[in-house]
Amino acid sequence: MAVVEIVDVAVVGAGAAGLTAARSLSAHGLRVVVLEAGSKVGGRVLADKSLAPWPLELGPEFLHGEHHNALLRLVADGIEGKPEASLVELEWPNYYFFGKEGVLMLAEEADEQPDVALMHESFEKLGEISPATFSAPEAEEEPTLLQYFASCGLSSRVLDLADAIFANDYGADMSDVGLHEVMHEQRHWTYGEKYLDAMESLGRGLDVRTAWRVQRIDASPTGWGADGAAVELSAADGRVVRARACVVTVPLSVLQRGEPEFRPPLPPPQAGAIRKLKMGSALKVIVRLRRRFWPADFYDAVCSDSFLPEVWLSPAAELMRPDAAPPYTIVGFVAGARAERVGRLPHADIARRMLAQLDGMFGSSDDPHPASSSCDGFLVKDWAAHPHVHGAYSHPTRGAHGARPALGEAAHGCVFLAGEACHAGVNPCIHGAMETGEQAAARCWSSLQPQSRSRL
Ligand SMILES: Cc1cc2nc3c(=O)[nH]c(=O)nc-3n(C[C@H](O)[C@H](O)[C@H](O)COP(=O)(O)OP(=O)(O)OC[C@H]3O[C@@H](n4cnc5c(N)ncnc54)[C@H](O)[C@@H]3O)c2cc1C
Repeated sequence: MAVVEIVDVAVVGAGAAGLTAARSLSAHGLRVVVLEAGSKVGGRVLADKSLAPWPLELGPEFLHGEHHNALLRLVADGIEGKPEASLVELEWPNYYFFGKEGVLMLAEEADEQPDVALMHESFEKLGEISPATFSAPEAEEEPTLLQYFASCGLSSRVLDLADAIFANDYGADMSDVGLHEVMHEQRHWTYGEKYLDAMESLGRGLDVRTAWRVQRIDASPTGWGADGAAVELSAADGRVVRARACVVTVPLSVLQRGEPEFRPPLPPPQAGAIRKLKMGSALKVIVRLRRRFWPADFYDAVCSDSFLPEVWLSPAAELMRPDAAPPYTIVGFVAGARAERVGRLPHADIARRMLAQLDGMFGSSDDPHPASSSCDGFLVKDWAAHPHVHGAYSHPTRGAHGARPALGEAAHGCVFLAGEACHAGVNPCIHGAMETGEQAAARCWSSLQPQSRSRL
């Protein structure tokens, strides 16, 4: 016989969205439990502590967006044990590497070249163009970012650079990025870059159960017994939690795999949004180096026609200091379909090819293989292989405009979905995920008020 635990609200997933929702609901005095399939809080915020003397971020590293940023507020309030030095603001991109030409160039110099300038102007214009300029968002003919750039007359030389800068950051290829969601986002977000990890602070004091993978959620119109519970969450091993409502924050790719199973199934708007929206993959490779061989002002390069579209020093601020002692760590990042192809290679080959790329970028006739000759360790994090995430983040999707708010609607009056893919502003960021957690918590709280549910 299964042991049944009864709470006010069960939150599924202990990432940014789930922890935010749980904090907010706990602040109302509700009994909240967070059920997390993995072994720790943070979800996609994940650090490795084995390769270097400092933690290396395997997921997010940058804080995007300075306005109304819940994460920035959390950081400003102070995170225990987090050195202030890691909160630095850096212009991005810093360098470009034109792979075909074998040229490494400061971004501010390259940006003055007419074709690179046209690329930036065309992207910036996207925030000003009326969506009506293009075909209906629902239509299969919705233009992709690649088609838009080609229509702006971008040279083939900068098309791959645009792919490395914009699409790789979105977590997809340009041919897979829908224009309407990009335009929508351009009108809603501004960007800044800062480094952080605040999830442990967010989870402090909450009742989080790790290794608790929710397999099924039953929503009952009449409730179970006298305890007022309207949802029942079950694990494969027979554990059961009943709650008056639940907030589900598992990644889009997990929902797409049918996990958890919803009984009755989610209503058509949500089921449709889950089908429509896309989540791409991403892969990071981090190499540990015994010496410096890059210019003193280098911290990042966007690389066209190269194995990895972007490489950066991490943690940049610390490693850029003239007195920084070895080791040094450089991250390579690839997303979208390219990440899937890279992910099929043996990890040692991935590291070898990244080192060859760094040799091409920074080598000289005196020192042709600076990276290959000074590497003494590496790691690869392939997000497609993460057992509870199965991908990186959702990306602006062709024909999916409007699907995100639909995904965040309430289902059956007691199931509330949140998580980065629900954010109408599109950006798949930590603070976007936090905002969806806040919204879901507000809806959940209001549904629990006596006037909303007379039977409770
Ligand atoms: C490589 C990479 C780089 C990124 N870079 C940035 C960046 O620089 N800046 C930025 O702001 N964002 C970045 N992001 C995106 C950011 O990490 C996400 O938008 C955000 O962390 C998502 O939070 P979430 O709460 O929606 O989902 P998650 O963090 O994925 O949380 C969902 C949780 O649900 C759990 N779960 C899954 N299935 C179940 C189940 N059946 N039962 C119980 N629990 C379950 C998962 O284990 C997970 O902990 C990056 C992401 C990746 C992968």
